[in-house]
Amino acid sequence: MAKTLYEKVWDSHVVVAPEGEAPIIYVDRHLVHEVTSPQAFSGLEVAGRRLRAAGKTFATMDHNTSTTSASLEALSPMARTQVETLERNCKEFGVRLYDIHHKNQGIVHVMGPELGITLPGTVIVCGDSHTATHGAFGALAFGIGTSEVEHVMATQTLRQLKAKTMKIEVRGHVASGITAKDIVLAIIGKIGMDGGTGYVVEFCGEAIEALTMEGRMTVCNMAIEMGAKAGMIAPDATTAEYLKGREFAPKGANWEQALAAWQELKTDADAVFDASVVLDAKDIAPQLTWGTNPGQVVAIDQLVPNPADETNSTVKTSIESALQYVDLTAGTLMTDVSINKVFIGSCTNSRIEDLRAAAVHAKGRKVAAGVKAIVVPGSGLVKEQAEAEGLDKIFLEAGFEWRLPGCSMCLAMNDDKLEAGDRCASTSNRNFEGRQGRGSRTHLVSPAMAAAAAVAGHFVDIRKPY
Ligand SMILES: CC(C)[C@H](C(=O)O)[C@@H](O)C(=O)O
Ligand code: SF4
Repeated sequence: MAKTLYEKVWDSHVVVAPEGEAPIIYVDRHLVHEVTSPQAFSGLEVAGRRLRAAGKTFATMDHNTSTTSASLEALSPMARTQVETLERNCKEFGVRLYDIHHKNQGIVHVMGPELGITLPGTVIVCGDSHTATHGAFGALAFGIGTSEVEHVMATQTLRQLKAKTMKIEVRGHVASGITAKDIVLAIIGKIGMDGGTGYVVEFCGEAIEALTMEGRMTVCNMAIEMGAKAGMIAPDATTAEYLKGREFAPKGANWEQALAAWQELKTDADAVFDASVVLDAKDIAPQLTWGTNPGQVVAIDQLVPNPADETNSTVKTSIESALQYVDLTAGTLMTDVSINKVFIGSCTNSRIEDLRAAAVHAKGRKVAAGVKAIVVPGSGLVKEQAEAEGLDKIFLEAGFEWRLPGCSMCLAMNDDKLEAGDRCASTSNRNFEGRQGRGSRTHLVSPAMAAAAAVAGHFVDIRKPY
C-alpha cells in the first residue's frame, strides 16, 4: 500500500500495537533540557530505575541560562536550582550533558541538528513543544509531557496514537528577500493557529525543496503553532549535505548505508493524505503578526485588520481583544507601527543563516534611537561560526547587543524580559499575551525584518529601499 513519509517512519517504529490500545513506538533519540526533566529523573530515582538507553539521550541547558554571563552566580535562585539539578541528574544517570561551559551548549532544537543527533527516519522526542523542528530532516519529532519523559527514559518507548496526515504544498518559488519564516507565517495565516490540530503535516513543493536546512527547520519549528503534532520534510541531497561529517552522524560504510535508506523516505506518488493545503510561493510577501496568536498575521504592505470587516462573531471578538492588548488601531499601515525592542534569536531563527540575514540589514547602519536590540545565537557553535565570519562586529558596531546562547527573550524565563508596554519585533514563534514579559507586545517576523525594524525604529518593507 502506498504510504506517506509519516506512515513510513511510524510503521518502522511500532513495537507493539495491542488491539484497542494506543501503540507503543520506539524512540531513537531523547533530547532533554532543564525545565521538563527534573520530575522525570526523580520519578526514576524513586522507582529505583536507570535509563534504558542513556547513550540515546542528550541534554543541554537553554531556557533558564543567562545570556550575559556563563556563570551560575548570574542565575536567579530558581534558575540556578533547575540548572544544577540537571547537572546532578545527568551525572547520576550517565546522560551526556552540554552545560553552560560547553561549546555545544545551546537551544535544544539548535544543538540536536547541528551535532548530527537528528537524523532522517528517526523518532525524536523531547519535553518541549518545538521538537517539531527536527522534522525538517524527515524525522518524526514531537514534544512530550513530563510523565512521558520519564516513560521514555525508563523504556526508550512511548505510547502514542497515530495522527492524521496533512500535506502542505508551497508551489513555485518565493520572490527575493522572502524567507522560510515568511512562508510558515503565511501558512499559519491561511489555515489558522489550530488548522493543523490532529495532524502530522508534511511540507512539500518547490519552495520547500529550495530551502536550506536552516530554512526547513524554521518551517517545521512552527508546525506546532498551527496546532499540528509534528511537521516533516522529506530528506534529500540538501539534508545529506548538511549532515555529512557532523559529530553523531553515521560515518564510513554506515554513512553509505544511511544514504541508501534515506532514499526511501518520501511519500509514495499515490499515497493519500487526510487533508491538503496549497499555497503559491510567488504570492508570499514579508509577513508579520499584528495580534496575539501566530495566525493573526498580515503582509508588511497590509493594514492592521478592522473587526468591523469581519462577519464571524467569534473572529470579530478575537480581533477586538487582540487589538486592545497590542494597542493598535484598525486600519494602521504595518509600516507605521513603531517598536522599541528587537529580539533576534530562539529555536525558530537563531542559526547561522538567520544571523547572516539579519547582519545584511545591520551592516553600516545604526540601531534607531530609543530601540534596544539583542542578538542571541542559538548555540555555542553558531556563536563561534558567526564570530569567525565577523557578524558579531557588524551587530556591535550597529548598536545591537551580542549575547550568549539560550532561549533568552523568547519566553522570558530568564533575565531577558520585555517590560509592560514594550513593543518587540521578534524572530521567535509565539506572540501570546505576556509571552515575552507581562504586558509586552510581540510581533513575529523574519531575522531580516527584525534587523530592519531595529535600524528604522518601525517595521519596513525590506523589498524596497528604506
Ligand atoms: C518550557 C517548555 C516546556 C516550553 C515548550 O514546551 O514549548 C518552551 O520551550 C516554550 O517554547 O514555551
Ligand atoms: S527558544 Fe523559545 S520556543 Fe524554542 S525551546 Fe526555547 S523557549 Fe521554547
